[in-house]
Amino acid sequence: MPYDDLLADIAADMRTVTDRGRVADYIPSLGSVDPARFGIALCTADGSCHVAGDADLPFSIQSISKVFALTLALGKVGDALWSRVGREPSGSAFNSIVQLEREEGIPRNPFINAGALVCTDVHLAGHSPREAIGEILRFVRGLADDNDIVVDETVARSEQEQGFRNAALANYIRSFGNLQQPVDAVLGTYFHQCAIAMSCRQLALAGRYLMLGGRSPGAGRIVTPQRARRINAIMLTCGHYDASGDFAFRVGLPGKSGVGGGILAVAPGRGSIAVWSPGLNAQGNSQLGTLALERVSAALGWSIFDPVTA
Ligand SMILES: NC(=O)CC[C@H](N)C(=O)O
Repeated sequence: MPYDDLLADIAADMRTVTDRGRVADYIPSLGSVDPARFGIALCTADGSCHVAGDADLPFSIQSISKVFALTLALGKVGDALWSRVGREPSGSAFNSIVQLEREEGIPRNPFINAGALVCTDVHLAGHSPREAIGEILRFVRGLADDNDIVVDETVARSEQEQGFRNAALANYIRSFGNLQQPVDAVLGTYFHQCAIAMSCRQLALAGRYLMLGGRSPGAGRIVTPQRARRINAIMLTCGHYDASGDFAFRVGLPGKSGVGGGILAVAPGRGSIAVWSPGLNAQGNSQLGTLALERVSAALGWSIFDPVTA
């Protein structure tokens, strides 16, 4: 089936689903997003891009930014990053603190909040928060070939006002010596990266380097093939927190979710797919987004656990 028809079919079906999950409401600007929204975009390896539904409406990418922050942190310190953050699934909620005490301030992986704060700390070294935020914004703009991507300052401010749990995580990690920059600077940068607003189209374009062995069609070589493979591996095992196993079971693709309701999924060598539907399941991942990706990967035979076809 042609991609456009497949996406249009899925978007039409998603419109009729009544159990859409719960929109994140820990800050008003997320809580007020219409749960009826649904968008999907798919960029293929041969350079075409297909969309359906609200694919051009920007939303808060939230934890999907952790993929870009990890890429930048690895670019800065390389594999030395792995002495400060692990690469095992946590089996815990995205904002959990429990493992940090037993594991002496080394977060389980870069895709839970604790691990992302360490990546932000690495990325921040030698920069002011403003410069670091500018760098991540330039990075995603280059990947998506789109200079209109911005930080939603209202979301960033509310994250800061309500960021007690993240402040606790950052201070706790700092107490083990695993943050080197001032805690407030790390938090400010982290809140701004979470508050980047992107559409499904922009996100699918930005994710192309992960399906193309580290090379972005617009921005050139971003990471080596080995690093792209490893980032994909961590997305598969850790990208959906304590639902990462379920996502691998149902969708079978590396993916990273955010509480804004977005998911970026990567079919290596085949496609970069972004979906958005603001209602979340119990683990804080987009309910319809997961369902839609399940449909895409089944229809196209793109699960990485499918037999390789020509
Ligand atoms: N899962 C998420 O998207 C979490 C991001 C959110 N800004 C937080 O730090 O709590």
